[in-house]
Amino acid sequence: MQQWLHCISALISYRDRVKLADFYNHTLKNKLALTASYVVYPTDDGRALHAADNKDWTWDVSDFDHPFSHVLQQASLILLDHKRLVYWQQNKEFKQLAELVDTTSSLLIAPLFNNHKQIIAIQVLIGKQDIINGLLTDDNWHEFSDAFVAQWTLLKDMEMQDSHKQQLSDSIVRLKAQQRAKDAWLDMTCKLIGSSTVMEQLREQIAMAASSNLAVLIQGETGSGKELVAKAVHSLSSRRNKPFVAINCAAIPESLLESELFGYEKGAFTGALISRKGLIAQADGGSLFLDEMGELPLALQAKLLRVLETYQYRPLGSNKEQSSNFRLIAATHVNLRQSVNDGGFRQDLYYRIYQYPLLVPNLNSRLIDINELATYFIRQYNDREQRNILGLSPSALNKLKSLDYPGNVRELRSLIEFACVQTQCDVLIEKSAFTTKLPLGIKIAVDKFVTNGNDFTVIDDLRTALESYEKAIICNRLEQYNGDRAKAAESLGLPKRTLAHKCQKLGIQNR
Ligand SMILES: Nc1ncnc2c1ncn2[C@@H]1O[C@H](COP(=O)(O)OP(=O)(O)OP(=O)(O)O)[C@@H](O)[C@H]1O
Repeated sequence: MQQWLHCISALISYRDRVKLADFYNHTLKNKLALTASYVVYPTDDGRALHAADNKDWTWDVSDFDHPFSHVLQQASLILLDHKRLVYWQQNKEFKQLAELVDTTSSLLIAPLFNNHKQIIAIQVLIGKQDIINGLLTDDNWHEFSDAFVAQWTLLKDMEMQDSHKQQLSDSIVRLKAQQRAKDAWLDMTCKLIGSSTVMEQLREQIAMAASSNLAVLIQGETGSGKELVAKAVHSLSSRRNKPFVAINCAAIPESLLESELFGYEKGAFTGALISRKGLIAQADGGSLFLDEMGELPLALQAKLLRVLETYQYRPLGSNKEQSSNFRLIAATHVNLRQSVNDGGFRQDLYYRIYQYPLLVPNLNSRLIDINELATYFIRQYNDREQRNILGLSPSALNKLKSLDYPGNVRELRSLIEFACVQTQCDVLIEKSAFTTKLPLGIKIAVDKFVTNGNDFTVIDDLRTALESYEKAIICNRLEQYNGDRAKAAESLGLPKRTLAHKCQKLGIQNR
């Protein structure tokens, strides 16, 4: 008895059902000098029975060509000797079991009941006939199998609780992910304004692009909202919690662009006093947004292509390859295919970034969105300037709808902001507030030196005065060419890149 108690206390220390069954079977086999001992238990769906330590043995509970189904149905044990086993030869797996029974042995199949008289498993014992017969009245065996059933049931309950907890936490994770996706979608609809069909379609395309890891190429006219679209792709993607790193390829001199992108080691060039991480490294795990991609110099195009193929790069002055897992989002207002034909853009890079193209519609093709956009910009103006402009009068809205917008949404925005400045609080914006279009927005950017009719006595800072003068000239020229930078640059004898750089430096928004 003492020995059995020892086995029972060992048995209740098991936390894994398969190992528990293994220990139980081994103990019975050794202590009772049996040929074999198995525990057969139902699968989770209750349709089949498994042998705990032989995954190949499976019995369908609805088949009655093996004795287990009968034991389950009758809820009573079956004792089979060698002779009676000849009736159970049809089932392949059971036949393998039966082959262990010789002429002097018996096979006992006994249901194991829990406290609620439910069968939780079936005990299969093979041994010499006298031993098997003696077992039926052996209290030690009964107590040991009761302890096994209690422990088995406990572990099964714990597994079910764990599995319920897991299901619950999985569904919480799923719900949170769904909520985040909904929030990101809502955020996009709040920032990327427009209910026209083309904008609705664009939003759907953005969501699809975001769900993939493909490089995205955003094409559209200047000021049409390409950067907003790029941010939306990032925010809707699984990379949303990682950095969104943006650079305008046209606004940075060619000599600086490479070090900005790739970073550099201390001493890589004169002035590199410390090592600096490039934008490619900063975008690791997130998105790298290359605005005005069409302006990327050819030499850098080749280097970028290599990075996009391997996601490996080497900072300037370093001999070590580094890697960055970023998603490329590129934008351009130029026709890149045409640039490829003209030799200004590498064809291989074009196809590498043209994986998921998104076309942002120009404002002239969706005048229906003007009211919504105007209301949005007025609300932003009111919040920013603590004013209360009530909205647009019907005639003002009609006027806005009749205009042409080469500068797209950016142009509309300047126009609205200009009209807001001209309008009193608590009234609607009238048509007269838009006396002229772009020029007004630009003129207010010119500072006091210019508006004071070149009165040199007002100058108290030469650098600022020169910047103002430069700004006035550029704004004026942009106005003359309806925001077309290429024409403005040509007329001023400047490369387009230099003009872009100056606009960036002087804070000139209109393009
Ligand atoms: N659909 C829109 N809803 C709200 N604001 C918009 C929308 N489209 C553009 N804007 C606003 O217009 C301005 C220009 O947008 P954005 O910078 O995204 O344009 P872009 O196409 O990237 O311009 P560029 O070609 O000059 O780089 C921004 O102030 C932006 O917030």
